[in-house]
Amino acid sequence: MGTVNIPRLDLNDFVKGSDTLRKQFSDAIGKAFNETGFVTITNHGLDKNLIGKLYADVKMLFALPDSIKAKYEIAGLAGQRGYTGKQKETAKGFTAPDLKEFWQIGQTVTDDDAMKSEYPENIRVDEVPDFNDTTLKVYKKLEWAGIYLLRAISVYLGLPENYFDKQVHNGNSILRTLHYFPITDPDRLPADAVRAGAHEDINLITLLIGASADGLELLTRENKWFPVKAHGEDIVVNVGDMLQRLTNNKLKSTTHRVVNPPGELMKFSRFSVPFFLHPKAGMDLSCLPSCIDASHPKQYDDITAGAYLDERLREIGLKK
Ligand SMILES: O=C(O)CCC(=O)C(=O)O
Ligand SMILES: [Fe+2]
Repeated sequence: MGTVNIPRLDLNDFVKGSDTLRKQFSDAIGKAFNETGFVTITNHGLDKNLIGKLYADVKMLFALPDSIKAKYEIAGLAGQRGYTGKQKETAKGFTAPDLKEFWQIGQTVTDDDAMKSEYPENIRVDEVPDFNDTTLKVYKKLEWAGIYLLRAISVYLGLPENYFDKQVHNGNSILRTLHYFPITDPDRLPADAVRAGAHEDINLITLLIGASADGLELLTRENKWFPVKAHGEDIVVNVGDMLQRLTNNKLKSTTHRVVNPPGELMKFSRFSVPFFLHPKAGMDLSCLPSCIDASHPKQYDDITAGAYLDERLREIGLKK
């Protein structure tokens, strides 16, 4: 197993630290995103109680009978709001769908931004009323943390610190609550059926709550799988394909997966909550001129975030 250094960084260093601490934070996140695409973050703004409440509500939601959950799976939304049932998403290149079910929450525009009319309404769960409020709180906190992380990355890239702010404010981010359900007869699974097949995230960056549970692995440059572990309440942050594309591969969107636990452990659920930070659909993802030179020729065609998302949702079977 190759070893990988996933640095643990304190977001407070960047949010309220001295110039020296802020610079150290930017350098460290930039270096990690250039090398392995992953960091873990402490002091991210979500307290233990909120995370505890989130998991309690998420567990209640997925404990509902499939027949109730099915009424929240709404055609035409490509899984971007509400429920997506078991084995509906298939990682690119896999034949068996992932062993998971999930619920997605999108942007809530609270000012008079015209973006309001662009987004479908979130779907409210009647049976677990707290779920709606808890996930909105978590969404806003992770969006806040994400904006600071992107500011630190902007500094690393030599861009104005607020380069991403306007694109992320009222952007198309998604909070996904995930349940990897128990499998009672693991021997009968199709050979390539896993909790989450090897993939790269589509968005700018992902902030993941719950990576303290075993299973998440990243693919090293030596093509070896390496387990990602986070301390207690820390969140894991990784680069997605949109940021990789914008930076012409300077920042790496690292392949990752969630493996099945051995034998009997497959009978237990696993829960996790990634927040996929997306910009507004109109954001130009053309490679930054500062990331192109003779030894780094331009790798990607120009595209907007919206067009790119559409292409990727079709690939994974969520959009028809
Ligand atoms: O469940 C996890 O730990 C990771 C999930 C993930 O990679 C994803 O949903 O994109
Ligand atoms: Fe992922």
